[in-house]
Amino acid sequence: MTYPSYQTVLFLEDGTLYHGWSYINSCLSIGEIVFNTGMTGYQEIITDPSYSQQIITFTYPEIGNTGVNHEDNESNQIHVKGIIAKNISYQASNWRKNQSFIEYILEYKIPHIFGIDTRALTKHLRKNGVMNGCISNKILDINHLNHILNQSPSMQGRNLSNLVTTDISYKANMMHVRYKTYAYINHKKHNLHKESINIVVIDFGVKYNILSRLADYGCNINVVPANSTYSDIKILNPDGILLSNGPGDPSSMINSINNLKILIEAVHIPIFGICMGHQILSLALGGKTFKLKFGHRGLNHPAGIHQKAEITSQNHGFAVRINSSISDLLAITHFNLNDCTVAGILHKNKPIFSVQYHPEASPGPHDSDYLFNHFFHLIKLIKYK
Ligand SMILES: NC(=O)CC[C@H](N)C(=O)O
Repeated sequence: MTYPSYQTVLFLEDGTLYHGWSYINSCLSIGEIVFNTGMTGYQEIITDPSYSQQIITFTYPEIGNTGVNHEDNESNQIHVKGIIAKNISYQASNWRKNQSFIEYILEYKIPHIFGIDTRALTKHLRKNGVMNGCISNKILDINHLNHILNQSPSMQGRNLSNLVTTDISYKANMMHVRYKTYAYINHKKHNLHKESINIVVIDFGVKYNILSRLADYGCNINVVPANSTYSDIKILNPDGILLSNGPGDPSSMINSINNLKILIEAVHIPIFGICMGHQILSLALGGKTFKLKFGHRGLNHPAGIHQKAEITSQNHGFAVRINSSISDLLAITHFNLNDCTVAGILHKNKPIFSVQYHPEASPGPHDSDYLFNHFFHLIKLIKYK
């Protein structure tokens, strides 16, 4: 099967221009150009709400070769603003595939450009920092694109969770929780308790696989909007609270941070933060966040402390800076071993902990899955004490 392709440009905010092709015509898409170094996981990446308003450069030279299936989406829609690839495979070869990646791109009209030297582009972003850019074959005039980019907002200061969080609270069910036909994850079903355990997930842009991992522990899961207050959460009678991943700048989420401050004071149950959840938690406890030069996005980031490391899946552009004034309250449990930024924290007096990376993996390694076990262990200790 062959598809017509159209000459397309990738134009960056700093004036850098790349030429490539696209299978869709009349396209103009603007976003923050970031890179992901994973060799796999493109389906999960493009449906992960944390990538909202970003255009993803895949450094692995060919994507699409395992097609797309019905089980690996991380939400019910495409969240990326575009895809940059060296090559997009025509052929999809995998027993789980339902369609080829090109068919999927055409069906959902996902902006993309291929034929790009993605490793050179990645070096450019590493050297100069991530920046806004656009994929276009609708407008090819560079001055015009420059004008459009000058007016596009930067990621810093943007509250994007408000765009992707749930409008109303809901109970996670089969639609959100994936029971995979392919048992490559050797996750056991954990029947921890006779009585059921209630988990409230504060949804800053939650990935389905976080809900799946919680569901494997046999708990009731209530997902609530990002700006839920203490009283919204209290009526759900939680035994534990999970703060989810999500897009945008954590420091812009003033309401969520203030609500969390009140919640932390009021409840004495375990709280577990993942990625954006980790950042919001740190801000609520008095920490600060800052924008990384080019972020951490990939499947093999080492994180650890005291000569113990785990290989982690990561996707974030901001990170936590623990200021000395709160070091009495928080302990650092993990560092990113590539650049020594904070990758995990633990509250010294309360059952509260969080990580900057993705213990739910998907895509990625399962080294960090023990954190879910730890969360439920704390819940059991407190609930049945
Ligand atoms: N995956 C996430 O939760 C990302 C958190 C935040 N948006 C960041 O880029 O740092």
